[in-house]
Amino acid sequence: MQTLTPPYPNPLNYLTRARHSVIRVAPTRFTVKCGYGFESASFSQGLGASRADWQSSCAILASKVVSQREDSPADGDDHDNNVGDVNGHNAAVTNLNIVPVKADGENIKPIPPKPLTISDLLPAPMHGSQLRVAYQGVPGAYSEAAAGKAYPNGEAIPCDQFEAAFQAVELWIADRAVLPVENSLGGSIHRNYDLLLRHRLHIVGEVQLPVHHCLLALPGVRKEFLTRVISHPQALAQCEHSLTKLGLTVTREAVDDTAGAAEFVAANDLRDTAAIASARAAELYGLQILADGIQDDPNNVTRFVMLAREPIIPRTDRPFKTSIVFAHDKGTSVLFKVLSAFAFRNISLTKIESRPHRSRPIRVVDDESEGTAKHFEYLFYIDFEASMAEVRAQNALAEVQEFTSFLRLLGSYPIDITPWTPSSPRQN
Ligand SMILES: O=C(O)C(=O)C[C@]1(C(=O)O)C=C[C@@H](O)C=C1
Repeated sequence: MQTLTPPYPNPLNYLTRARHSVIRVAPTRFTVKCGYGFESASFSQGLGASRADWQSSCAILASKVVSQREDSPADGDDHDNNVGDVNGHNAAVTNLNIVPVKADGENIKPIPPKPLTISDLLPAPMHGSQLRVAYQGVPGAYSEAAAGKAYPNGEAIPCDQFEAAFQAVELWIADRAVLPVENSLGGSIHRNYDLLLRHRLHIVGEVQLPVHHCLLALPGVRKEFLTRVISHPQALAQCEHSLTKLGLTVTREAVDDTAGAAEFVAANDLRDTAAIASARAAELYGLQILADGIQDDPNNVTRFVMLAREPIIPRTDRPFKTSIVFAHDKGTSVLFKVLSAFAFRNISLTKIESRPHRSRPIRVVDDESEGTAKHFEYLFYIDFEASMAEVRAQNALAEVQEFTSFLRLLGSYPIDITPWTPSSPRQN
């Protein structure tokens, strides 16, 4: 497994990652190519001994990887021109008439493209029968549990950041990624919305995971000893009121993931610090549960999306959801018109999220009598309850396209309808 080693500003990153085989994100955003279809990674810092691992990973992957573009349509680029390589063929750039010429004018023998084989055309490889599923965090994280729910027979692959999980799939180190997008108490995980746009993966499913938080400390530590509680920012937000109700006068500190927080407390023998994490994390890192079920609401659910390199074929024999992102075009009442396209067809929206349009964040509107107004520009993410196999969904999107300067289908996938029971709070 490759290991990239950026310098970690937070010591927790370094400490926790040392113990696990965790995929790390490259320190700068990069395009990787080794051999055909692959550029060399741009490493600006902190590479050290892991460079050799990384290069050999590249070499192994070189014959398989579909090259990844760094920019997104939101960054002003048209990704539809980004045609990947298959067995050395690149539909966008291959010109069979060109005979390569050396600098001194002498012809070099052209390398004929290899014929496609059946295996080049198969969907994502199955390594044995196990799908490799990337998630953010370390063992014991809720994301690991979500990966297990989504792919019960999969092999969970920990990644230190969300971006590393995206890259792991793009570079064929993993076959799927399972990443959180929203929580019923904490709200949206904006980072993953932004990354969905910057990367070219497809949403192929969703899982909803009841999140049951515990307050964890070293054995023998009592609540009165605590001066600090550490956890993932979402977990801290989901337990805000409970922490106050427990009568704790503690500072809250955000770290990369809940299980990493538990591991940090254990690894550093911290007797004044508790972690908010799962009961499984307590077990894995040898901590005691000081309080159980400390989420502010028993119906605390996080929704995760399953990502793959290829989309799935939408169906109509079970409930489907479709996710899109768009930027509106010039004109008035554009958002209203877009939403009407769904309302007229009786299609329910389950989620709407807006994010800054980073390549065009401001629109300046000059009005002679009233002066110059600066309007913020947004990218809108919408989830709606219909499958792209349905004509009404296809028509709705055709209409939406008329009012938008950019529209991307992120995925059409089965809705998670598995039953679940809310957990009830209990304290030790
Ligand atoms: O830190 C973890 O355990 C995670 O899996 C991350 C995460 C999140 O990003 O929202 C997942 C579920 C919970 O909502 C809290 C944290």
